[in-house]
Amino acid sequence: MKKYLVGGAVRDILLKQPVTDRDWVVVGAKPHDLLQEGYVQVGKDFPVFLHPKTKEEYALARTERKSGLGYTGFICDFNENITLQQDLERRDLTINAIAMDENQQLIDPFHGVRDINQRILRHVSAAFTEDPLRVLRVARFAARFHHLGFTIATETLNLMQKMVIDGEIQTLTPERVWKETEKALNTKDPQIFFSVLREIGALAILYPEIDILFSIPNIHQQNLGQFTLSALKYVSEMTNENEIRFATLCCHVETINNAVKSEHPHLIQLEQLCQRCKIPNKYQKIANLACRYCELIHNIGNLSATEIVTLLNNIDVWRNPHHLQQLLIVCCADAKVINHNDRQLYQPKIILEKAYQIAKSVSIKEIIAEGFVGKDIQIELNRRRIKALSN
Ligand SMILES: Nc1ccn([C@@H]2O[C@H](COP(=O)(O)OP(=O)(O)OP(=O)(O)O)[C@@H](O)[C@H]2O)c(=O)n1
Repeated sequence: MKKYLVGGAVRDILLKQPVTDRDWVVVGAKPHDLLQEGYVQVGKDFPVFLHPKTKEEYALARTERKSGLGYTGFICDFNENITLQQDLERRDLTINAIAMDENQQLIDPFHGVRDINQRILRHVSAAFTEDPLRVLRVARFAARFHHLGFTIATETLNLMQKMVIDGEIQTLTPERVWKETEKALNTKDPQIFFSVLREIGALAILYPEIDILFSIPNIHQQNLGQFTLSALKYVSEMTNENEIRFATLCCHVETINNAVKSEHPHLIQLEQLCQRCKIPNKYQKIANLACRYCELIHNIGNLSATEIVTLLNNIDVWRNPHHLQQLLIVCCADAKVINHNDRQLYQPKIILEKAYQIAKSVSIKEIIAEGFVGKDIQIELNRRRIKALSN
């Protein structure tokens, strides 16, 4: 039996990036051999074992063959004659298909080291198409390693495009799509993930509400889609919080409904996107606020004291002060695109933060002490906040 370090760990060592988890492949062994060494079996579809001490994952070398459309139908073979090369061949990208033995020697039959040096994301073999999730994985790696200079090989991009045309992408569950999206949002350049998806036609299928933005003209950039991706780039330089990044991505999805917008627009596009993709609530909250109030905040200078208090109430800043900060980061990123990233301060942030402090200083205790009860407390609180802001 031989054990090799494989996948992301080897890639990240070669890229001098932090290694998060270490996956191992075991060649020339049966499940029984690992159980005897004290490993604990965890995999259901194929045998994966946890090391008794490190708890790192050890998988028997295997081949996979697809047996139907989509991700589900896979036939795995993990008999002890499967070679390391066969195991590496079933993997997605050459940079993820390098193995390292116990003497730190690299086994690299698909030239992953060359592709690491040339900064290329290239698929290993035609078997790439057997797993549609790989389309999203490659887009995510393009985002994650963009700052290192990585691009996707033309032949891989063509294959990804073909998988989209063949309808493979529709077979992915919303949960898997969102998991990859969430990871992509967390990279240094999440805008690259979405621009790759757009380039291969996958954005129109997975996130049509975002895709349509590319056909809406915009005065600040050629279209609203490009505007949104620029804002996403800026916001990622400003915060690591995924919720804020997602809100920036969604900030303009309601633009198409602008004509019918009232003070409380029904966020049709956003709701549709969030429901279909099963987006967690914590993401929806700030995205909702961004869709509703970003434009209003840009124009805060023209609002009356009453309108500002209503805005603060609608943001629910009294119970969730961090919502205001999160929303202001989205607005700042948006304004950066409008101002072509020049370094001027975003005035609405200063105005709104000051207004919040003034309104907050109105004492609710005093109102209660003066005998106001029930609904009248809120009415009086609003009146005093408006008065304080009018001064
Ligand atoms: N759809 C997939 C998922 C995984 N892999 C292979 O399994 C390895 C481990 O997968 P995973 O842990 O999901 O990703 P990593 O490449 O380790 O990257 P990360 O740092 O994001 O965990 C990958 O390197 C790749 O060789 C694959 O070929 N196809």
